[in-house]
Amino acid sequence: MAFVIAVDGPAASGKGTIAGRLAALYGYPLLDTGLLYRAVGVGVLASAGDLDDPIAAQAVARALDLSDLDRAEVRTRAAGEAASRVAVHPGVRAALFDLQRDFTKRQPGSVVDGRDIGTVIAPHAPAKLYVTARPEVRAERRWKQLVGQGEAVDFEDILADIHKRDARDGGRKDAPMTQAPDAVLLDTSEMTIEQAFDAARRIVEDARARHRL
Ligand SMILES: Nc1ncnc2c1ncn2[C@@H]1O[C@H](COP(=O)(O)OP(=O)(O)OP(=O)(O)O)[C@@H](O)[C@H]1O
Ligand SMILES: Nc1ccn([C@@H]2O[C@H](COP(=O)(O)O)[C@@H](O)[C@H]2O)c(=O)n1
Repeated sequence: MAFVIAVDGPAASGKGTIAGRLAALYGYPLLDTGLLYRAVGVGVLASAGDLDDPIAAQAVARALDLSDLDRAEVRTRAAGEAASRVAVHPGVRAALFDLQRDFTKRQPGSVVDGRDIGTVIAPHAPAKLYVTARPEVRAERRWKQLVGQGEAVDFEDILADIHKRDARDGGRKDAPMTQAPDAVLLDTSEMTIEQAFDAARRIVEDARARHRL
């Protein structure tokens, strides 16, 4: 069995940072599935389409060019909002499913981060983390990140984005953001990046020992 490390959680909780470090530690390939939805959202906007139109969004998802994931545009605030809107469409999720599922078959293992990895994409993953932090802490982290990328953004607007995104991602019918019953909760609100990574590493080591891997 491939040793899939599934890392889920809300926006700006630090799951991508943790996932990247785990991938480097174990030498596993990493898939940031949020980038897939971001690229679809950016693609719909670029074609002057409607983010709430399931047919338009599904067409973009089916034709997704993976080189788009490297563009700086997909890491903007607008891309995050667009991603969350196209992610509610079941046709978009279906179009992105095989790529993600196939990734989890890589041997000897992989690290995949997103919202539905432990529940839908890799429900049998031997190691599952649900990384979270208080909304104010996440907003602060995201605000600093966007300012660092050169975006002129207001903290209160980012906090409002975080609340809106939590509600939309957690409330959608198809593959809502939720902690898998067998995922370990990691609240990083009071942790530095080092502390959060260390806690995550211990969770994964426990899972490796349990699965004798
Ligand atoms: N424990 C931490 N303490 C302080 N800053 C952190 C911590 N973890 C992550 N960060 C910073 O917060 C920002 C968001 O982190 P990251 O991209 O890992 O979150 P994410 O959950 O993957 O977000 P998204 O859902 O948007 O992909 C980054 O700038 C990162 O460096
Ligand atoms: N597995 C996933 C991953 C992401 N989404 C949606 O994409 C948005 C952007 O994701 P980030 O991780 O880059 O913030 C996110 O808000 C979700 O709406 C998803 O549905 N499933």
